[in-house]
Amino acid sequence: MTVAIEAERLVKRFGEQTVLDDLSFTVDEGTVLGVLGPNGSGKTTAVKAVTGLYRLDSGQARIFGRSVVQDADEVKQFTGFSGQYAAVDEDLSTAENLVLVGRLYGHSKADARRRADQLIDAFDMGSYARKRVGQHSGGMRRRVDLACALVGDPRVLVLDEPTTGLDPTSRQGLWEMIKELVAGGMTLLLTTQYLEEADVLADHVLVIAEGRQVALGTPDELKGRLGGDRVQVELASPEQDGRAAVHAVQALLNGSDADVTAGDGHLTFRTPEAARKLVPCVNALTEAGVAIEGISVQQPTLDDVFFALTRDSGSPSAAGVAVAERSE
Ligand SMILES: Nc1ncnc2c1ncn2[C@@H]1O[C@H](COP(=O)(O)OP(=O)(O)OP(=O)(O)O)[C@@H](O)[C@H]1O
Repeated sequence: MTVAIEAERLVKRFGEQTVLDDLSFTVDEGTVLGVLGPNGSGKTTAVKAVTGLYRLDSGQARIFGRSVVQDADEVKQFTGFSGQYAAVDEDLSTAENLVLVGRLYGHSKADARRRADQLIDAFDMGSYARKRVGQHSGGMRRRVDLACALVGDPRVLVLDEPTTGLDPTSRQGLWEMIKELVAGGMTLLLTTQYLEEADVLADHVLVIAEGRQVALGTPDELKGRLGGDRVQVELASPEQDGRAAVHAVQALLNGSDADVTAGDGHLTFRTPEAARKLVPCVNALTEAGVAIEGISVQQPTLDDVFFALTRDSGSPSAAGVAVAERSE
């Protein structure tokens, strides 16, 4: 498989602060890498460095084998970038913004107009084509911004928090557009605060903290490392039964190291193949004289993974999850 984006040992400092600390990753052509991390962990800096928008202190980034610094002009021809804040001109209409970007790419007026019309159609923005972007909603502005990033018909798209601030419907709409682009062969690197977004869109997820890699894997691989599904038992009399319930479940799970906790009227624990253990669990609790109100099983989410990995950000090993090597 062809490597589309290659970030090799990126180091970026702002003054005394090291924001990217030997960060490396690759994105294969036609795949999606989602970058997750707490606020200030270096996500935006990483994607800007990879598109050549920031000069690095050391390390290098290449897109389709071309250096984003030495071959910047060439790289711009096949890379689209959409930043966190919609970079469209509010005083221009949707169509005018798109034509302007086309002209910046060196397209003739006629070609720029043709491309603008294509994108307006593809993004279903016909009724907004002649309206000033300043009058658009946040969601529509994001669409225009994404369309602007596609004017040059890029093979690689880099999106920094593409749906931040959008309502769930607009977010879904944008996800559908992004999925279509990826289905068409686009390579995508995106940062996001929404873990569901990474789950829906990304083939691989890179979790960073303090500019360093904490984990890398498919969403399922990362979830799989949490140690199974989360079982929550609602206790009928929590004050009375909490301790007995914890002991009963620990005995059932065959080990005092099982992370069984009781509180707020609930008993929770994580275990592989949880569904199979529900009946034995109810029996063990009943035998221990613990009355229960209900029981539920939740599969791990990327949110769970994120909290586990970044609980002690900057000290990945303390999070108890090994750094994954991506399997090709
Ligand atoms: N131009 C700059 N000058 C100085 N410091 C900067 C600059 N840009 C970013 N930083 C600092 O670098 C760190 C990482 O910032 P960055 O925007 O990359 O993080 P992020 O993970 O994208 O955060 P968020 O999730 O809040 O968008 C932060 O501490 C930030 O203050």
